[in-house]
Amino acid sequence: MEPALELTGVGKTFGKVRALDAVDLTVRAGEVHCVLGENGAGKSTLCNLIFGSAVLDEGDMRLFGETYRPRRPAEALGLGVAMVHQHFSLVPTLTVAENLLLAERTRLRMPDLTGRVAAIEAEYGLKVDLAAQVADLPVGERQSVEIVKCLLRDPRLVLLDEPTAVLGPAEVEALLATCRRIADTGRAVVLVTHKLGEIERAGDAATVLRGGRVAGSGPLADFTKDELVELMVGRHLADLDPLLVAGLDAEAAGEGHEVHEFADTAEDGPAPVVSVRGLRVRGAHGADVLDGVDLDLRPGEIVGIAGVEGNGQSELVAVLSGALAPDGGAFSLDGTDLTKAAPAARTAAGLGVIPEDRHHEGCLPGMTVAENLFLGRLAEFRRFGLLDRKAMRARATEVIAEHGIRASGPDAPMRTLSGGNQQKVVVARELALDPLRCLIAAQPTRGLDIGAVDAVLSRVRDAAASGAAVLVVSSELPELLTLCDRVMVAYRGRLLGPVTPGTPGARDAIGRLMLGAAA
Ligand SMILES: Nc1ncnc2c1ncn2[C@@H]1O[C@H](COP(=O)(O)OP(=O)(O)OP(=O)(O)O)[C@@H](O)[C@H]1O
Repeated sequence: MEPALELTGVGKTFGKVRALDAVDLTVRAGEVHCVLGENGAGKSTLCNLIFGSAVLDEGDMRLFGETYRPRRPAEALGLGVAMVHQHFSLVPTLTVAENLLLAERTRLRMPDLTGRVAAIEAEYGLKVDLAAQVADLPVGERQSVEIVKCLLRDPRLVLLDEPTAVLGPAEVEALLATCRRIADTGRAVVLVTHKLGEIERAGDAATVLRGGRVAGSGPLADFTKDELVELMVGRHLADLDPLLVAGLDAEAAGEGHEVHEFADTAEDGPAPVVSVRGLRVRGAHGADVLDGVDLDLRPGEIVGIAGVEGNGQSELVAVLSGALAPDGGAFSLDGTDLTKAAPAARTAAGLGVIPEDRHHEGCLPGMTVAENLFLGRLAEFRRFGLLDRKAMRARATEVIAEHGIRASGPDAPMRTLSGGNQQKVVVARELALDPLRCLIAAQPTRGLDIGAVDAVLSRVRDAAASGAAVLVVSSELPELLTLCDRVMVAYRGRLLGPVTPGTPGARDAIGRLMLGAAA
């Protein structure tokens, strides 16, 4: 197939950061070309240059043989390049139809829209409800709307920047199948992902970036999984958590996993650190999104919550972190009722929270990395009433190195960090809480490269080993099976289970509970 996109010697610098350096890339029509690389490797920057959201400093791009140098997305769209971003760009208060009609360069009217969307649904197996309000849609359906929006522009090249990060397993499968179908129509697809399993299932070719340079590129058949991991993060599969690696391609994750015994009843085991009783949250349409949740977390215990998105798990984290007031029930930590406590009081009580939405809740993008690392704990650096910025910077520099955070330094504004590196800052901050009595981690490894996932899993284990109670909410089943002592399943606002990882059929049992069946 002819080259759809050719990049030669492309470079991009932001201040002191060389984000891309001498990048050559060829993407052919009809192929799904995966772009891989560790956090901060330059993947999003590459997509942004191709989509015209950023302009390259040097090098050349050609699109279907023609010189290509978009200065803004509208130009890229006009030339047949469309992008599905890491974060949704839909207006939640509008309907799906309104969002699609608003989309730039589709120039559609309602009667035409219905026909075009029906044709796209038939061709790609995507389903969207034009009358639904976007705010009411689960993430998987929002993603479908984003892709329909992209296809309505009839693109020749489709860029997808980590589109699967927020999706559950079934939705990921559907998205990968859609990518395949798009490529099969002769279009070119660039897919950014961290997940090796996805690459194998959907990709034809891969380019690995490392520190802004191409570390390897070619047909996927030319690489083993181990070679890809080495090119991406400079480590071998054998050096990573074996259960995590098993979860990459086998159903075996969790088998052979050493589970700590925690007695089911409070009388037999250590007293719970966290006690949740009858938590209730009423949803917008009157139904309970949390329907009387009870949960105990004991010191040193790691409890997982699995479930299809939208079954109350996000609300549970929001209530425990103080972002949402419950309509009933109570939550206590070390015997202190925190149900109505402000977030600062929860932090002071030893509650660490890694929120699901790091952009809105986890960090302050306008502040520096150092300030974000010590958010809520700046008092530790006060000397005679003044903030000792030198001491704060020095400590931040140590944390940046310990956690492998890729930033130009402690004074770098948070918004200039890559998505995965912002997540590392949030994780580092919450794990450093002293005392850390309970850690609530929602999707803690979302957007992280495989090396960073491995590091976070071992840090969470260390926190539990030091006596913290840990609650992990994750859509990554292998991660839960690897990490947890027991896994509960959120279903229609209740917690079902528990399932003990390591026992035969644990994965199937969780799957059944996710559909609401009895364990
Ligand atoms: N606007 C900006 N200002 C300063 N530095 C930036 C800016 N945008 C990106 N960078 C830097 O460029 C480098 C590449 O970032 P990029 O977002 O492309 O990485 P990535 O491979 O997409 O990472 P991730 O997997 O974490 O999403 C990073 O070091 C990042 O901090």
